[in-house]
Amino acid sequence: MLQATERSGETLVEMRNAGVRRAGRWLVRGVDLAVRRGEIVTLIGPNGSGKSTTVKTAIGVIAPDEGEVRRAPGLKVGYVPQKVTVDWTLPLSVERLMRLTGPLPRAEVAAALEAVGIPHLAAAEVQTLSGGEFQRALLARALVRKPDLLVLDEPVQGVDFSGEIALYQLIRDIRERTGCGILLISHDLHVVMAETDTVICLNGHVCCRGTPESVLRSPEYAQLFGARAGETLAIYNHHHDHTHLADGRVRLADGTIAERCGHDHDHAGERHDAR
Ligand SMILES: Nc1ncnc2c1ncn2[C@@H]1O[C@H](COP(=O)(O)OP(=O)(O)OP(=O)(O)O)[C@@H](O)[C@H]1O
Repeated sequence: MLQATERSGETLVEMRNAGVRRAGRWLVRGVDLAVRRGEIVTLIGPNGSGKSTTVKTAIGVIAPDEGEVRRAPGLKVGYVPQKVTVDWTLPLSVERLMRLTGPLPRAEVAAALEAVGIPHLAAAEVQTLSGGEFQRALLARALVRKPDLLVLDEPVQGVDFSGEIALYQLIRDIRERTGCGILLISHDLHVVMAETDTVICLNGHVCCRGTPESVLRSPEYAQLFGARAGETLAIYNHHHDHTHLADGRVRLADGTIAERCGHDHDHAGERHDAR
């Protein structure tokens, strides 16, 4: 991988006004997003709000139907998708899982497993892993090819609360050790908050964005989370006050129709709610 020190701050991927349209409807529209080397960007939003669509567009799995996506030349991406198809009837060791997409020296496999804290599980059958161990194995698999950009679609599935914290700390350690950029999807802002640089809230479009600190400092956050605010226990659930129509326009709270919602602003102080 390129030296983090030399290329620190380099923009790895940038989306400008990107939109994806399928079956006559915009899945996401007007998305502006950038991930720089050494930065952790977290996408949050309700189910079906376009988070996976956005990351797939960012890394080139999906082409945008409008707008632009630019990736740094020669960008290496490590992608852990939301769903992994494993044929559980076939024996598959962690080591083989790591090599499914191509040969790798044993030492590199071992180093990646060490980096995610499961060096002892190289020979273990994937079927026997716990939820947290499986997520770590997937992370090792993405890391082993030394990506510039690590993309993780809900990395804590099947992981309990303390395991979630450990995994997010691991993700931050990886960023610190390798200097890669990280684009993360999470439902768990309460846990990810301390580990992320920028939070982008999606609901078919970018509703708001900001540093986790700006969320913490916002009066709405204090009002809503009170005593829990100190524990950084918060869920970032918007009261979305407008509806996206199939043609890409929006119906505002007062019933009027607008071309865009105009909600993409740089403060995370919209109304948030506890789960
Ligand atoms: N190829 C497709 N054709 C039509 N609709 C699609 C297609 N892919 C995704 N969708 C729809 O687009 C919307 C956004 O999906 P996406 O998977 O990006 O959401 P998400 O925010 O990642 O959701 P979740 O939190 O549930 O994982 C959903 O309503 C989904 O059903």
